[in-house]
Amino acid sequence: MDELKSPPSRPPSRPPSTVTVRRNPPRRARPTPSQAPIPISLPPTPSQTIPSFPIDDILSIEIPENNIVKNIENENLKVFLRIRPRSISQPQGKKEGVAKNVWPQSKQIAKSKVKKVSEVCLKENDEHSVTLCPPQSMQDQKRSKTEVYEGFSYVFSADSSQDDVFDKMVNPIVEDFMKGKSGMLAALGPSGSGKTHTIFGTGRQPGMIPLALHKIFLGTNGNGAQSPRTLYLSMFEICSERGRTERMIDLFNDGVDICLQQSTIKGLHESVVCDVQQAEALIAEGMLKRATAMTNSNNQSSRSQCIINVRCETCGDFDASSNSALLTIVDLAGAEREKKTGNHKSL
Ligand SMILES: Nc1ncnc2c1ncn2[C@@H]1O[C@H](COP(=O)(O)OP(=O)(O)OP(=O)(O)O)[C@@H](O)[C@H]1O
Repeated sequence: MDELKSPPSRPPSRPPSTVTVRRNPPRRARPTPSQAPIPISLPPTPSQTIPSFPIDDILSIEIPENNIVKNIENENLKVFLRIRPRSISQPQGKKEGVAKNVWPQSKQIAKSKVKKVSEVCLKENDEHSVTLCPPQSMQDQKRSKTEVYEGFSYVFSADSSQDDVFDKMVNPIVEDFMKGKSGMLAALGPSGSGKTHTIFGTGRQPGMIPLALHKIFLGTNGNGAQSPRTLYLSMFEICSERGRTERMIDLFNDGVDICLQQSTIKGLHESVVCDVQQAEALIAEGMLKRATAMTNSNNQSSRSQCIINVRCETCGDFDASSNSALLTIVDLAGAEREKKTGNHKSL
């Protein structure tokens, strides 16, 4: 350490022997990229030129794009964005579904509702970022500004199919689950943004749950080399109603109340499932109980999270730490849950 101490006679303008590039995080010192050795021992005489700070060298360091992509692949928590199509084709005889507006409404905006303009406000920049532009009617308002959101693990465009979303987002989780690694998928977003559509889907466009179940059962039965596995299914709902305490309801056990004790759900019923059809039938039944629970609560200002767990138990080929893995899928739905029962035609 003594060697690094500056002698008292050293002029204050002397360049440092290392350059610290501050990033947040990580923070670490990098050696200066300059090839020319920086004199350390001799103080500069008036005839010597003091080497300039190598700011251009530092700024010209290119971080290979592969590194960025690699980091995204290795992230434990991934955030995907799916853009909902603007116009949604409905079965014959039905009007196009109008999603509830979640933005705060001033009188001026409310007026603009009279003349409906179909405008795209969310634009995809690339696979990892989007630009959100305020609609024209809001553009002269002070607080409206165009913003870029970046850093998504992947952005699914409005024309992406359920299969595209499954392949990129859910398939890796299911594959890990089949190897014994637990995983979770949670759908978040404003009301009407397509969470339930993505998670459950329709008869023609099955969602992440039916697609995951197919993959899991194909993996379980299709490969004779695997050791025997038992799959368990459970399903519950967390209801939050304004002015009331949160309730947890077991959707496989006649909607009885369950509770959380030290991060374990007490009393949750698990059913052994042997094939996709059985699993889908159980979930469809659970969805009906969810709808009934909602109607009984008779409170339109409530929210509900539906949680589906698939647990896989094996006799040996998972890693040594555990012989059980859990796949959790969460759909955080809005108030009008009873209207949703028609959505789950695939189940
Ligand atoms: N990618 C999509 N392709 C086709 N239809 C879609 C898509 N996303 C959403 N929809 C349709 O948009 C409507 C609203 O979607 P959905 O019910 O899934 O929203 P949500 O986010 O679950 O809403 P809430 O929070 O109120 O439960 C539905 O009619 C659904 O079928």
